[in-house]
Amino acid sequence: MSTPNILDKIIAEKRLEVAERKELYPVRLLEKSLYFGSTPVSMRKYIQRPDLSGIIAEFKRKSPSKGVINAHAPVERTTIGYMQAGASALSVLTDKPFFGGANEDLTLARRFNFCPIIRKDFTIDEYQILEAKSIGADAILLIAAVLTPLQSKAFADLAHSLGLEVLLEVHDEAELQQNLEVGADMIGVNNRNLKTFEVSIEVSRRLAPMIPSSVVKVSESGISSPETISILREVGYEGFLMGENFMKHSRPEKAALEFIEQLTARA
Ligand SMILES: O=C(O)c1ccccc1NCC(=O)[C@H](O)[C@H](O)COP(=O)(O)O
Repeated sequence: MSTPNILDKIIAEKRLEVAERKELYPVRLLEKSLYFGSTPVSMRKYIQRPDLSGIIAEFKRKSPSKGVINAHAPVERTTIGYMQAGASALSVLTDKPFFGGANEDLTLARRFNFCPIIRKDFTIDEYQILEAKSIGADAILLIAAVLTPLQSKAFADLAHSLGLEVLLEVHDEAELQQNLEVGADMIGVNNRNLKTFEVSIEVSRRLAPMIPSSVVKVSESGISSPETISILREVGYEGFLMGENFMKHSRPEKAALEFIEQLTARA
């Protein structure tokens, strides 16, 4: 038997968490949430807006690869600052054990921001999609490495029926090819190898030509310079998911502003 990798560990924990949450907050309660009936904002459209940067700025306190990144940045100031800096969308980690997040972080971000927000979590159950809607998300993440293509398709259909968009994350050619029929609004290529935590932008470059032009391309993880974004744009990426590069600063929103100003100056 092979040693469990970090995704196996996260998913094992997630199964317990989802079972617990279903007991605590059954679907009939989720459906009563203020946000359940609201119309989501299209992340896909915001990423393509020419007046914005394409950056999906992430709020994450810690991660399996880096440990604690920023335990003190407040959600409100950080996310408002990200949006004011010109981020196209926000990504909020809601997983607690591995990323230090919470559903309440997303709801707080929702209260103060009108731009699209993706709920960054490990979706393994339809319940979590209803939950994402109930906490104010506009989009969800589906990770090809932890779902079968059939599951991804069923989850994407459910998300769409609620008006949510789907970012489907892949790590290699096989995951991409197997999931082309899922109907994702955006495909995210994760530059981080989740077994070794090594990050290489080459993964995004390699997979770019295989992503259909009808799908918005997003490059995820390990992006830390405007030069890298220029390289990724040349091969067709429009969205750039960035977390640690901002969150490692005591004022992540200031780091985002500086970064986006440099990026704009290059264009
Ligand atoms: O970030 C990790 O260590 C990690 C480990 C295992 C599963 C997922 C992980 N990260 C989630 C993400 O997708 C990143 O937070 C996101 O792409 C931003 O990456 P970065 O800019 O490198 O913080």
